[in-house]
Amino acid sequence: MEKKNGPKGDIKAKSTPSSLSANKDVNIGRPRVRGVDIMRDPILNKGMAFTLEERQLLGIHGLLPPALLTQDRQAYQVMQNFYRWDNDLDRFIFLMGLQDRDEKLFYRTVIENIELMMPIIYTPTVGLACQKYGMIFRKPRGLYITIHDLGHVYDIMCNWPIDDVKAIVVTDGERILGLGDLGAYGMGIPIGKLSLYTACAGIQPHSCLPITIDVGTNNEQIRNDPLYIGLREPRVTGALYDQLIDEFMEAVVKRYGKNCLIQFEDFGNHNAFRFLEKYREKFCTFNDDIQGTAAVAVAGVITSLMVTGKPMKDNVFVFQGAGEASIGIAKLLCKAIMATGVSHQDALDQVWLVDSRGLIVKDRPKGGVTGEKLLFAKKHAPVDKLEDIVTAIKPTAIIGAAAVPGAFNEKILTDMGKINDRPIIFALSNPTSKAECTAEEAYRATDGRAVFASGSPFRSVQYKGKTFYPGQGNNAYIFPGLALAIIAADIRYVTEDIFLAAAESLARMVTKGNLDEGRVYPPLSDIRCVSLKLAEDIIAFAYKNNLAFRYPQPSNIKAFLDEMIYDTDYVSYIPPVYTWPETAGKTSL
Ligand SMILES: NC(=O)C1=CN([C@@H]2O[C@H](COP(=O)(O)OP(=O)(O)OC[C@H]3O[C@@H](n4cnc5c(N)ncnc54)[C@H](OP(=O)(O)O)[C@@H]3O)[C@@H](O)[C@H]2O)C=CC1
Ligand SMILES: CC(=O)C(=O)O
Ligand SMILES: [Mg+2]
Repeated sequence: MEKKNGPKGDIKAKSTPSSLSANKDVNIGRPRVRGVDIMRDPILNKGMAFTLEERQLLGIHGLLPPALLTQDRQAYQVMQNFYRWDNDLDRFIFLMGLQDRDEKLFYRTVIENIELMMPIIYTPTVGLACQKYGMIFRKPRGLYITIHDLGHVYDIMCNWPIDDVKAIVVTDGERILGLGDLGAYGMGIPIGKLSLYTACAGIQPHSCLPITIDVGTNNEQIRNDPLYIGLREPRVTGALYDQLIDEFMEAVVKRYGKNCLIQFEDFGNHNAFRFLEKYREKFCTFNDDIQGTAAVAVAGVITSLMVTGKPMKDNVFVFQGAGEASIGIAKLLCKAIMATGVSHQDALDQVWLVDSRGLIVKDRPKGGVTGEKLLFAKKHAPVDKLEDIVTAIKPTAIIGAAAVPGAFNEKILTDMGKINDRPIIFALSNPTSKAECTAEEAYRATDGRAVFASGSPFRSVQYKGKTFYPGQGNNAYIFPGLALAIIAADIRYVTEDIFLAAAESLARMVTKGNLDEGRVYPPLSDIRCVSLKLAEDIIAFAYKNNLAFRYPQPSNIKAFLDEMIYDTDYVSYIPPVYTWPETAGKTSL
């Protein structure tokens, strides 16, 4: 279906120039871009769907084959091509090509096939794409700011042709998924995350800006890659690095205002926590790996307990990993435990962390405990191996986020099955190659009793005549809806309470039917409805707690959001016809 005049909130005049060239003034029904330029502009392009009238009016008649192919037909063609490829990296390249060619068609097909395509444009395939970014690089997307641009960051931001950016996802490429330092190759992550802003939450794509901060890379293999797209230098750290990030934050505010959301993504551990503390009260920002992950995992714990039937206060959680994801989850989990009436100390006592040097205990001889980990250090004898830790602590839940593949070995999984009727096993590390265990391993070792979720998707598992549908415990269930809420309701300070509210909202959306199928999250195919409902709930929470600054407060939040979400229908470029009254122009002076 095609819109005559475009929906409200769709391509808007003036404020929505092409992503490719500045100051192209686009009016619905009468784009100022004409001729071949309109076909080359992914925001305006309609492929073969330009009508004869449009082709003549826009000066592109003859530049296209004569047939008119509606968006439906073109979507069908996309799917034919998608299935033709025999590997996911080629599918990734194909979809990126489509995004660069015809944005509306790209989002329409992704939205309609989200369960099929999310593993391509997001984890796990995006991880492989980042590792091979130089080879698959076709066309630049997003903004690159390097350490050598110190003092000029604002000027670079001004080179971005769009004036009404509302959200930025930024990485410095140091910890890309569980794949480590990929330098500028990490750009695939902000691009993928922002594609989900639109696909999952309907955020206007033109208002999203992916940014890579390139301060070099310590990954020698990448530095020596002849196709590497970034600085071939070791990472700059210390005062200069901090100065660049400070300058970047200020430049965002100067260019796009203090309400522009800045989502930190896949920074190294040592910087992620520092920046979150430094900026969280001064800028509109959150760290997805720490806070987004926390919300999705806590939601998963809440729903898992509906299956295990164990009250929150009776659970014991062991984390494999004590980094951004684990500490983020552990802290929010304590908040969730405290919400059930438990004291802070008792909540902390329920949570045990394991890092690369073993169980986190006070006075650990094998390397002390510092920073964020200290809060969780227990008075307990040191234990090195996860197997022994599970035997000693007897957790009800093990949560993996250390990017150590296979860390949940058969013994650990079997022991979890012996300790618990329904053991909770979350293998959250990404991409799939880094998962602590597979879904099948978890179900088999526990005789189908595991309550399982993973960071990257696993296919359904058949076991003893039952089909299990493992849930995807990925922050993708949180950040798109959260970002929509922040943008729509003008939330400026993203508090921890907002993340707990997000977790509770997501948990409420899980049905008994989902749980019966082995899911602790709603099916991925529902992620768009889930993200919109999540945004609605967060906005309601934010107004109630004086955290939303958009006035007047919308009386119907759902309707308010519906008005602003991205519409993938092509718009008509034929200006609406209107007539003057009979008498017009006839009045004599
Ligand atoms: N599902 C999801 O939504 C998300 C998943 N993740 C995934 O989680 C993983 C970790 O990310 P993140 O927390 O940000 O990374 P960090 O680098 O911040 O933390 C990694 C942690 O793992 C620990 N570790 C490393 N080796 C071992 C080992 N052999 N045994 C026990 N612990 C070990 C490290 O220990 P030490 O402190 O001693 O160095 C560190 O505490 C990644 O794979 C990432 O993709 C991240 C965010 C979201
Ligand atoms: C999902 C995600 O943000 C990560 O693995 O880093
Ligand atoms: Mg991440």
